[in-house]
This record gives sequence, C-alpha cells and structure tokens, in this order.
Amino acid sequence: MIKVKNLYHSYNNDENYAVNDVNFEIKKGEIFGFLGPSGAGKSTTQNILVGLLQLQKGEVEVAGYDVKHIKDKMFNKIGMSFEQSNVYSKMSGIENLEFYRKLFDVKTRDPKELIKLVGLDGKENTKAGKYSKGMKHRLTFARSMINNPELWFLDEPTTGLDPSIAANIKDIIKQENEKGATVFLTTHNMYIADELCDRVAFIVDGKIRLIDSPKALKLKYGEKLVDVEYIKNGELIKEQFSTVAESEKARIVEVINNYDIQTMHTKEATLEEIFIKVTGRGLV
Ligand SMILES: Nc1ncnc2c1ncn2[C@@H]1O[C@H](COP(=O)(O)OP(=O)(O)OP(=O)(O)O)[C@@H](O)[C@H]1O
Repeated sequence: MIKVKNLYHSYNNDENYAVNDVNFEIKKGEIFGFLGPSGAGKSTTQNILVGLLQLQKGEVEVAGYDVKHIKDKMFNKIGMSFEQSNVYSKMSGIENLEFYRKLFDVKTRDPKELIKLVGLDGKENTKAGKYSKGMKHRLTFARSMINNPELWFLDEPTTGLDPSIAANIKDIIKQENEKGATVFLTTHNMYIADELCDRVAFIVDGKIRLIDSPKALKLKYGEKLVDVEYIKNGELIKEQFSTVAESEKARIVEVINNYDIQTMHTKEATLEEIFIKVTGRGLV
C-alpha cells in the first residue's frame, strides 16, 4: 500500500535533512505506527506521502501511485485526519461533510452516519466555528472517512480528547481496519500505538531506527520477571522471580501451591521504555 525508498527531505535544500534516508513498506490491511519525538520528521514524511510537500529525493509509492506524479485519483483512495483541524467555521458540522463529499468521484458515506459515529449528533447543525477543539478534531476525523479510504492517514487521532471519546475513536480505527482500511498512524503516544499497531517504526532525527511489531519488541526487550504478592503467616510478602531461571520457576510454583496469592504481574517492557532503550531519546 505504501513503499518508501531512500527518502530524503531538506527544507533549506542543504545537507541538513529533516528526513534522512527513510525506508519502509506498509502492506494492505496493516496499522503502521510512525513514532517519534517532536521534530523527528514524522509530519515531513507524512506530508510527502500525501502530496502536501513535494518529493525531493527518493522513491515513494502510495496506493499504487508514484507521488512524483500525483494524480487526482489518488485522493479518492486516501483519507487524512491531521492534528490541525481545518474545518470551515462558517459551515455547520453536517454542511462541512456535505461540502467535502462533493470533492470525490467515488461513493461516499452518509454524513449523518459519520456525525453519529463520532458522537457529534445533536451538534450537527451548529457552526463548526463554535465547536470546541475536541469537537473540531472529531469532525476532521469523520471527514477523513467520507470516501471510505483504502489508506487512512491519521495524525495524533486521540490527542486532546477525553478518555471515553478517545476510546471511541480507537474503536472506530479498529473497525475500519477490520473492514480493510490500511492505516498510517503518526503519534508520540506509545499507548495508542501499542494498542492499535501491527508494526511500529521508531523515528529520531529524520532516521528510522527500528521497525517491528509491538509484541516482538516486548519479547526482545522485556525483562522476563514476575512480581508476586502473597500472604505468609498473616503478612503481605512481595517477591520478584525470574521466569527463565529453573530454580525460580520452581519457587513460583511453590508459592502458588502454598500461599494465598494477592497479585501477580509479569514485568513487560512498555513501548516507551523500549523506545528510550533503542534510541536513547524520550518521546517528547
Ligand atoms: N516548514 C519548515 N521549514 C523549516 N524546517 C521545518 C519545517 N517543518 C519542519 N521543519 C523541521 O524539520 C524537522 C522535522 O520536523 P517534523 O515537523 O517533520 O517533525 P515531527 O516529528 O512531525 O514533529 P511533531 O511531533 O512536533 O509534529 C524539525 O527539525 C523541524 O524543525
């Protein structure tokens, strides 16, 4: 669905690259997370992919189109929901969607259905200029789905939303993906990436440091430990065991068989910890 080969971009046309020899491929049906701190080169890469920035150097294919020669038809296949909500403030929510759907020459979705899906029903006739930041964000998100995109670019789709609305947005992303949409997700948020992505790329200083599935990364970088709390002689005991060392494995079984277990947790590395370990950088 996306092929990127030896991609470079310099804003000043010098050797100071915002994107520096980036390579990756995204298969149909994948949710691919592009993760990195501020200034890493995420937006620059994404903007080249969707034609907002001109390709300077490298090869980029998006939904079967070479972005060197972008055809209008490519936009029938893609959807974009970026962090800066750019809705028309003098139009209502529903008018924004009705207006936008006319730009496509493929079958589009019913604006009322989309308004409901993102929880803006009851506010569909209010001018978008009167919407809160989160509501504008949801309207932009709904708008990005109007052409049933095969390839969906999402930039920080849950940032600034309250937890229940963010959970709803995550569910919609999962549902659309199950229906076949390929997702390119740009974020600093490791939790959403961990929950949604089939694979993630870590990008820092314009370079991809690693691409893998969150599960494989956790297996590779996670510590094989388990924290156990149990009651012994009326006292709460906390102990940590290795799940690899034979003697400690036997001890876990012994504790389970003989004492009242209160809590038991594996010490799985978070994506954020892995990011720091791999790149030596935090995510902000
Ligand atoms: N229009 C521009 N002109 C000059 N330099 C720019 C421009 N846009 C971005 N840059 C620089 O390019 C580099 C990559 O920026 P980019 O916006 O792609 O990062 P990002 O990972 O998307 O960051 P954020 O998470 O903050 O959006 C940064 O050093 C940034 O300062």
